[in-house]
Amino acid sequence: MDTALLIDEVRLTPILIADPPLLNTQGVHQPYTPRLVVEVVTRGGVTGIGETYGDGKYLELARPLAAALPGRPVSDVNGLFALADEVCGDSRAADERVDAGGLRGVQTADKLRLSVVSGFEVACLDALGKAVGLPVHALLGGKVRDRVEYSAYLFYRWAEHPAGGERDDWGAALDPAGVVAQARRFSRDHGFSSFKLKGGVFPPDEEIAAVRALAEAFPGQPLRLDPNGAWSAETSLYVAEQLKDVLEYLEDPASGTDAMAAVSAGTDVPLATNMCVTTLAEVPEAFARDAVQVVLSDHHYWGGLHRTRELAAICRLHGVGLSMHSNTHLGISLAAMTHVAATVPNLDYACDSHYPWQTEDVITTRHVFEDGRLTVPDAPGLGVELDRDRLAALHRRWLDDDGTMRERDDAAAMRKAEPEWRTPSIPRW
Ligand SMILES: O=C([O-])C(=O)C[C@H](O)[C@@H](O)C(=O)[O-]
Ligand SMILES: [Mg+2]
Repeated sequence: MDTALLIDEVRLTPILIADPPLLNTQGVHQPYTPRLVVEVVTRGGVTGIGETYGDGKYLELARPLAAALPGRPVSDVNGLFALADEVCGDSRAADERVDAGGLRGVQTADKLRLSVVSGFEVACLDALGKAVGLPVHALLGGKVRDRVEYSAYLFYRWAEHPAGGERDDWGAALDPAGVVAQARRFSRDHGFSSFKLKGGVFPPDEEIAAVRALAEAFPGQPLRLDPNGAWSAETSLYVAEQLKDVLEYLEDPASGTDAMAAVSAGTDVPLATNMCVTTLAEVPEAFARDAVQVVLSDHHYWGGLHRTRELAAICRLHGVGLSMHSNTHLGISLAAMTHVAATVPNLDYACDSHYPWQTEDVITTRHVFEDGRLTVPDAPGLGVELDRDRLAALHRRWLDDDGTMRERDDAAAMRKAEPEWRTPSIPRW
């Protein structure tokens, strides 16, 4: 073993990044949201970077893993899982419920640990790639496409946060005209040609009207609607019937395998998910019952880039489509998504990305979408560089926070505008 490839040091930097007032069925995004930047430094002096969720329960698991890594080869990414099992222990915060954000499916101790491991896996792959002079996609077996397509991620939103936060010039989008105006700007600025609307915010007929308005504005272009499981099976079937001629897929209309299977049995509109199938344990039943036709992988909670490729193989075997889910994320995670997406032959749909909503980043050069696509980097590692000044500034914001922003809580953010707001029970409609 080349000792230059041994890990010398691991740095964890929690940060808070600005997030606009985007609405979902749970509430609204906070003005700032936590992320964690992982740096892995080798004895040879190469630094690799990764990114994952930054709430306290993730940090709690990341710290012992970071402490256990020095002395291990940066190339041993498969060993990260056993190491995490050994040193992280069970997270007290994890249980089998839908998570606090309520948007990402079950929250098991395993899934939490995998989300942490993913940040380290990406950092190790970045360091390894830089050390041997290969892009991450080459370490994953090589790219099968030069560009990766993303879709516009449309949100109902307010013009500004009710209390504090950064301002932007998007204005409010609370009706079909507002949604179409947002889509036009996404299309003009980034060239996106497929559109996903985050639903579950307004009564279904209003959201049906918004999707209809999109279909009129962008005839024939792929459209998706995602209420994060907020509807009953009956409501889901009603929406599917109303929009069957324009939807590419309906994403998590209802919550849980039973309800999704019932919806799937009653419509030809494909159902996609980043809530019903988010762990390997959920795959057999959901696939056997044909509850979902498209899985939105997320390399964070599936445990990194190699595990994403394993999920892709499982989907390929079962004839289930594959796309990618996104949460509020920065350029490191977008680079990681792009590398793994480039290597997956059966990536059947444009991937989600929140990136255009994120005005702050920790990389020196922002990613630029052209025709809704990112060119797959061929530079060593991820092909992005850390901007240490920005990282320090965003970490300073995290340090200065009194604790309210360090845990993402969309319902708490909503209470700033509606003090009586409680996380709606599901099904909401
Ligand atoms: O279902 C999804 O696509 C997501 O979970 C993405 C995000 O969490 C989105 O819902 C949000 O940030 O409000
Ligand atoms: Mg979703």
